[in-house]
Amino acid sequence: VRLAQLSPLLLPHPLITLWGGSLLRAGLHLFLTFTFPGSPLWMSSFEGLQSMGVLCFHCPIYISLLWVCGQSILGQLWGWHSWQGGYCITVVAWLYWTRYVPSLLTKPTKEPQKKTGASLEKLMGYMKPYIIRFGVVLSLVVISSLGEMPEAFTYAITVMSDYSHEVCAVCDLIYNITMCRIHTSIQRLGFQSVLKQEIAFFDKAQTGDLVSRITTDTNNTSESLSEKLSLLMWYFIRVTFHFIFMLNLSWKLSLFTAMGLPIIWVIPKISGKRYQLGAKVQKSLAQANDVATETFTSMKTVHSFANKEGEKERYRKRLEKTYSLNKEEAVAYAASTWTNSLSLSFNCKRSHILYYGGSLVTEGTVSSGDLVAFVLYELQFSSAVEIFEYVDRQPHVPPEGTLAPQKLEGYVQFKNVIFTYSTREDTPVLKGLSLELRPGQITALVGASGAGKSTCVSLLERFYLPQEGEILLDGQPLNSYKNQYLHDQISVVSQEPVLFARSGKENIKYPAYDATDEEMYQAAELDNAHKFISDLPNGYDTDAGEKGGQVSGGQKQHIAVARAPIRQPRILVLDDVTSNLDTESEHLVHQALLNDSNPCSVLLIAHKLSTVEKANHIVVLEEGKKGGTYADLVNRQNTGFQRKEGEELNN
Ligand SMILES: Nc1ncnc2c1ncn2[C@@H]1O[C@H](COP(=O)(O)OP(=O)(O)OP(=O)(O)O)[C@@H](O)[C@H]1O
Repeated sequence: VRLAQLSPLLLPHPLITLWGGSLLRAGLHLFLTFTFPGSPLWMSSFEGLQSMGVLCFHCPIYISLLWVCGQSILGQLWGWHSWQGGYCITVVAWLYWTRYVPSLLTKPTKEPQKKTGASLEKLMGYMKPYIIRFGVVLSLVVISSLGEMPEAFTYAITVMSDYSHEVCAVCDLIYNITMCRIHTSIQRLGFQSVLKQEIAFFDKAQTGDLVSRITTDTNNTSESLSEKLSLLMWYFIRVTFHFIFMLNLSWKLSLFTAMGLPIIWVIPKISGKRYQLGAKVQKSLAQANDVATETFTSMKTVHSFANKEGEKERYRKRLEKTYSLNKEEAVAYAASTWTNSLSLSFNCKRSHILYYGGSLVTEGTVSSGDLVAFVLYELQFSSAVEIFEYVDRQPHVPPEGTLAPQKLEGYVQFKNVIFTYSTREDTPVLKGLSLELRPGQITALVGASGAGKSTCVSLLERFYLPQEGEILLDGQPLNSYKNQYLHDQISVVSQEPVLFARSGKENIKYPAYDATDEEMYQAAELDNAHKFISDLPNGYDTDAGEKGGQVSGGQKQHIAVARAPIRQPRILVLDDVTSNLDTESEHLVHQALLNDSNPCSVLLIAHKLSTVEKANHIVVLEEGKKGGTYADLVNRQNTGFQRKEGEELNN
């Protein structure tokens, strides 16, 4: 009745009335917002004004669109203002727009977007080798989607739809296995990228962080990639088909659906299928993580033995195991979905077909919502960005040298070396140090704690580069030697020996696994380790525990010492090796390492007089450069000690 009464007035200019009304309403709202003292503060904020805009103009825009398309708009004009329809939809739209639109409009996220795009590009690069598989999957999706179309009433497609579950299962299988493969390669890439960084990088980085980047983050990235990609494929194909079908049915309905996308966006939070990894997969993944953690926490040892390749290989093997378990999981998953869908389909097929026509619109719109959510909102591969930060990072190491002479004397010269750690730029450690290591002779390096003795060893191992001065090996700059060659020639037994969670045998041979057992026994016997290793429960096969935690400090030192001669180095560095050993063991170790049978250059860092007296030369390190004589140092230390004692007595 109301419509009939009012229509003669409004009909001639319905759009003007509509827009006029909306503008009036907006004006009134604005007026009240800014003048009425009781109006809530949020109403005058950006979000408040935006909400008001949506409330006032959503309806006129929709109706104008219909009008542009030459449709009758009278029904909508009035229908919209009824309580049952229009306002409810507008409220949902308002909720949606206030929640999502401000962030879409106002976020100046140029920089991260660029990064995300680049990372996505790289991720896509990893998928390239599998393009044929993806092509097959896509075709299968097309087939199975066709099977679900209403045209399936026609005979040919009904037959196809009968097989659509099998098609789905095959599709799932190929897809999941491919994604597992991609996951494995991303993880491997992450690991290799961290491994290639220079030692100074590890001084700053947190081990836990590194490990979680290459494990959890790669996991999240590939899971997210897998999920989004499957959503994209399924929904893109399905939505296209549904939309074509809907357009056929009614283009008006389609337009309304398209306009409803933002509203529907709020409703479904389709998280995609969550693939539950079985206990086995978890375990094997944890084992792979262990290799990564262990390698990263023992980076100096790995570098020192130039065994990056060995570690890469070990990690690759663990990942292969995870991959094959993942494959089994994928097969099981595909099989279970197939059987589930089969049993379901027996019960539901009839009702499903009948129901389909009725629920088409709803189903279509939900799918469209997912698609939009995918394309516009969910493409946030933030963890991928982090992984690719490592991949892209260029390690700060000079290009590798080329020298690898057949015969090396082992003559080392430090010439006016100045060095500061990059983490403590205001505290120089070496301030113009010069020293020599002569072939066949023992040079002792002594000095107070923190004087920079171990730093000299790190420089000799090329972990860091001096800022000034140079280090020569047989007259050639250290940098001109090949990395592997250099580390084969230098054996370092460090202050804190690091053992791997492997057997005693593997630890002694590390990384020269091709050394014979005979050579290993000889090396162990030389430093008196053979007896205690043989007495262990499984002899040389006994696990040393994480970081050698299952053997004593002294035993650990013995095993580490036995490692040194096995490679027959030209330069042997003993960094306070005997501090953990009793006098007898110390004697044996020195006998083992400092005998004449292997006339290499020896750098001996020690505190005890009994050790230092074996040296041919003694270099005293004081405040980062060569200090006075050893006798002065001993005298000073003794005086200091006596004075302290005296003071205590006086007290
Ligand atoms: N990775 C690092 N980053 C920053 N500073 C370091 C690093 N390693 C050592 N330093 C610092 O450099 C100085 C020299 O350390 P270094 O380990 O060479 O001493 P040292 O003479 O071997 O001592 P000690 O006899 O106790 O082993 C110390 O002040 C130490 O704190």
